Amino acid sequence: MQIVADANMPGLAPFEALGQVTRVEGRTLTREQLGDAEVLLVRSVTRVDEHLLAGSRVRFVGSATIGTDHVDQGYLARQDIAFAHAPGCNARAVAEYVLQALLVLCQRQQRRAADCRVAVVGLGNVGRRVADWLAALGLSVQACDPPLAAAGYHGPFTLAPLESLLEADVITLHVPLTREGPHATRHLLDARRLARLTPSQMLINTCRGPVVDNQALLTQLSRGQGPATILDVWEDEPRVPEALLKQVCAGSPHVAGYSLEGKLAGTRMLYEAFCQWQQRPLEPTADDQDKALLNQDVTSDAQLLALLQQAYRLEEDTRRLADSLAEPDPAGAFDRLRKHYPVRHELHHWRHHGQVASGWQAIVSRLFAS
Ligand SMILES: NC(=O)c1ccc[n+]([C@@H]2O[C@H](COP(=O)([O-])OP(=O)(O)OC[C@H]3O[C@@H](n4cnc5c(N)ncnc54)[C@H](O)[C@@H]3O)[C@@H](O)[C@H]2O)c1
Ligand SMILES: O=C(O)[C@H](O)[C@H](O)COP(=O)(O)O
Repeated sequence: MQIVADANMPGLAPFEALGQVTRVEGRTLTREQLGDAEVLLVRSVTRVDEHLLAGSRVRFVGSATIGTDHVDQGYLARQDIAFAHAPGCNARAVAEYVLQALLVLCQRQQRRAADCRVAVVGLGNVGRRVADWLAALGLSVQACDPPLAAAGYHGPFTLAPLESLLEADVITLHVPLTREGPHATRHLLDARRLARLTPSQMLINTCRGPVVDNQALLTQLSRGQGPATILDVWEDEPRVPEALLKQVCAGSPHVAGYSLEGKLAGTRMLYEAFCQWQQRPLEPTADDQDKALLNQDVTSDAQLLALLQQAYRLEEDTRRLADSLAEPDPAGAFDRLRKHYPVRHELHHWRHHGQVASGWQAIVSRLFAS
């Protein structure tokens, strides 16, 4: 069996046992490169549609990502091509990123995180975890998720319309990118809604760039009127506007979910879906190894931030992204940053050691839970 896979995808060994795996650059993948492949494994940078697949022999497409906006699922269904993705695979990595982003913003504004009201927009795999963690840290959490509300939500968070949440101290976005339908999310934060936000508020976007009107955000921030902002995703990736990067408190090259655990889980979920589709038995995963200790007392927000930064430093991604904009081909540099991303572990890779004060026990136990 011929399998074509994105080069930026670890954990392909089980697929290598099934057939010949050819690694390709996902963003520039062409129909010709597919050759006679029957299985295509992608990440979010590959547009999977009729243009790529027409006339190919591909029967199974897997995307090792949470988001699916790069895949024309209607076309796949019409062609009877099986599709799988990886819901929730890197939700924990994104939640760790959001927690760090929030603590960085609070530090700048000299506020206690627990005094903030947060609006979680999109209460799916990522948003639920973010909401749960921030509530554990003592923040007052409200959420906005009209599709969930329509389906009948009975969870622990109060759901409210977005308009009524725009006064929250922190707004964190966790919706899929959708361009049509009653709950379309493209420019969910448009110029009108952004104009209601003030510098005392904080905005974190880790979902998809076009969910925020980047030009309107830049206009707001350039006038000194916008919220303190951290962006992991950009409207026109792999291009990042230098002017916008200069205005935000931190910015990264779409790597909020880039933990090793998250990436491996994504590939594993595709392998499991493929085996189910082929009605094959699964190869078991490797056993867990002993966990090393991570030493850090947590008796303040600053120490919680220090704990998170032992695993990952957002400021380093911001610096690397800023440096990449000075390169002759910044868009290529954006992709290279992602392809050669340093190994980053989620906190539960370690065991925690240190004193934890009562206000931080609930969040620390969640961060290290298996
Ligand atoms: N930056 C990264 O590395 C990274 C990593 C993982 C996921 N993501 C992005 O984050 C998105 C969310 O991830 P998830 O795992 O929580 O997805 P999910 O599908 O589990 O949940 C998305 C939630 O958003 C809700 N929603 C849809 N339209 C909405 C609207 N107009 N307003 C409010 N809520 C709405 C849905 O009902 C759903 O509950 C993904 O679609 C992906 O694009 C980015
Ligand atoms: O939707 C997701 O899971 C993430 O946005 C995605 O994983 C980002 O990484 P990429 O697929 O572009 O490598």
